[in-house]
Amino acid sequence: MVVGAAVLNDGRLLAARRSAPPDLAGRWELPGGKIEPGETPEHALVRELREELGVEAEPVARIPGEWPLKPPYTLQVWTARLLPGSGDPKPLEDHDELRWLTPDELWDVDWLDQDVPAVMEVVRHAWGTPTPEA
Ligand SMILES: Nc1nc2c([nH]c(=O)n2[C@H]2C[C@H](O)[C@@H](COP(=O)(O)OP(=O)(O)OP(=O)(O)O)O2)c(=O)[nH]1
Repeated sequence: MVVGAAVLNDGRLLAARRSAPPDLAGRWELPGGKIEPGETPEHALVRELREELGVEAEPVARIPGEWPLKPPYTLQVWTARLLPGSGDPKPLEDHDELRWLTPDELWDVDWLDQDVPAVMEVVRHAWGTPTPEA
């Protein structure tokens, strides 16, 4: 299982552009990663955000649903927020660019195909607005 974090701050969603592997590089995703044996999804989310972005964050709520990735993986998504005192996210590993997207900008980035339905659910649950173009 892969956990994706919909990090929300000030009405914006954090998107990250992958730098590897080649077939995914240049596409945008929710930061996160594979859950390790013995780990809860929430713990994996906190660990991955610390490793990949250098931030201290906490999970807020699970977005209902599960999206198929390359077998055997599936993607589950939690909303998350930065803790007080956390630094700003930086693309430390796996990513070469980050963007905080307003609802208007959400579809300006080239999300991984498999992330599009997940991002649509994030929008529905976190912002409660329809997604015009998806
Ligand atoms: N983190 C993340 N991975 C995604 C998303 N969508 C998607 O297809 N993936 C894929 C990319 C990778 O093949 C896999 C997650 O692996 P990863 O490389 O981010 O995780 P990791 O740090 O635990 O990986 P590893 O290097 O330890 O194998 O899921 C997404 O929104 N977020």
